[in-house]
Amino acid sequence: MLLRSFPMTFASAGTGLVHDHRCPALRVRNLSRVFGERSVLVGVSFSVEAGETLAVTGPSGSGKSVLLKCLNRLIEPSGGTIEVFGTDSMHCDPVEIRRRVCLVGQVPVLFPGTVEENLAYPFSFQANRHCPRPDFGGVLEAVGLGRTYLAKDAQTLSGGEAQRVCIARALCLDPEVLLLDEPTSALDRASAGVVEETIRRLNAGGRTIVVVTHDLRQAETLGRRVMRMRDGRVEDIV
Ligand SMILES: Nc1ncnc2c1ncn2[C@@H]1O[C@H](COP(=O)(O)OP(=O)(O)OP(=O)(O)O)[C@@H](O)[C@H]1O
Repeated sequence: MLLRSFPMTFASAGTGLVHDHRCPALRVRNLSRVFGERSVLVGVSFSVEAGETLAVTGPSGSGKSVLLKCLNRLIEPSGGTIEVFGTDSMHCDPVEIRRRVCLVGQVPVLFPGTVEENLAYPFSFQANRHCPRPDFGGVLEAVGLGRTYLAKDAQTLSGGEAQRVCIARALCLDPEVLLLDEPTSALDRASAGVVEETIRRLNAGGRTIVVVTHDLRQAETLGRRVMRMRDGRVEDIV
């Protein structure tokens, strides 16, 4: 199983991102995002401890996906701060933040080719060329798929298998935080159960996870804490 390691501190060469294990994995303070006249996130504050799974739930349009995208800077916040293991993410290269805080979307997107080629894809980017390539078979095992999947045609996988390969592809960059946006919403019940089990395994292995879900049962079973959002604000965290 792929385990996260927690060194005291390390700095990624030239990126400004320092990892201080004494700090929460994520510390979000007073985050806001405005689109035009519309405030979509308002004063959002919360922390996620290293190794924790935080589930985020709330009605459609309450800002869950925008929040995840702000966390890895696919969307730039309008205000507030986001710290990743003690470093202000605004002071870092967004590309590096996206590698450290990796987002997996709700619809599995795999490219034509084998599973192994899909896992290798992130390393084709200039920004990731310096990153060590993991044992891809080992990463597949971490998401409950065997090494035999490496040679499979990615287009022939079931929805649940495809979503687990997408999670594996994110894990290949060994992110400090894994963001999952409704990872089972496009899946049938059986496949959803397998993906849920994968998320539990990753969390048991020490991975820090933020998972957005509409499903309150799923939120309560996956998250040590559940954060409920409404109208762009944090309603409560229990
Ligand atoms: N790029 C954008 N430009 C303008 N408005 C946006 C943009 N992205 C999201 N929004 C708006 O922000 C609000 C929150 O969207 P978001 O996708 O975060 O909701 P959500 O809680 O994830 O909803 P759902 O559960 O339906 O996925 C919505 O009203 C949406 O229309």
